[in-house]
Amino acid sequence: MPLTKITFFERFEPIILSGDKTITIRDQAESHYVPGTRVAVHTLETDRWFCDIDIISVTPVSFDELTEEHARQEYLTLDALKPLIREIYPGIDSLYVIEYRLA
Ligand SMILES: CC(=O)Nc1ccn([C@@H]2O[C@H](CO)[C@@H](O)[C@H]2O)c(=O)n1
Repeated sequence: MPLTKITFFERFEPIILSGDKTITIRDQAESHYVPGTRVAVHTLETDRWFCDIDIISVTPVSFDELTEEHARQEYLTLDALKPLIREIYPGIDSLYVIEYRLA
């Protein structure tokens, strides 16, 4: 069976491959990833595969509940993470923390 796929902005490839970025925060449309399964990671821009990840957990979080701990796991500061989420998901409060490890 082919692997499920997830895409990331290409600029995050180095910190995903180094293991520094261990979560991604997505909206409901991308909350379907299943803990314990393997997912192929591609760039959003060119759909280039660059690694596989194993999904650890998928946890609902509201925008207002985002903490420095989430930011640390994103390898960002909270002051950088919040505007980034607002830019990617304008007006969306209902989010999901997808925790993963490199396969
Ligand atoms: C379709 C698609 O690829 N979308 C996204 C969505 C999010 N992200 C990253 O997840 C974290 C929280 O949102 C931040 O690090 C984002 O930059 C990403 O890389 N790509």
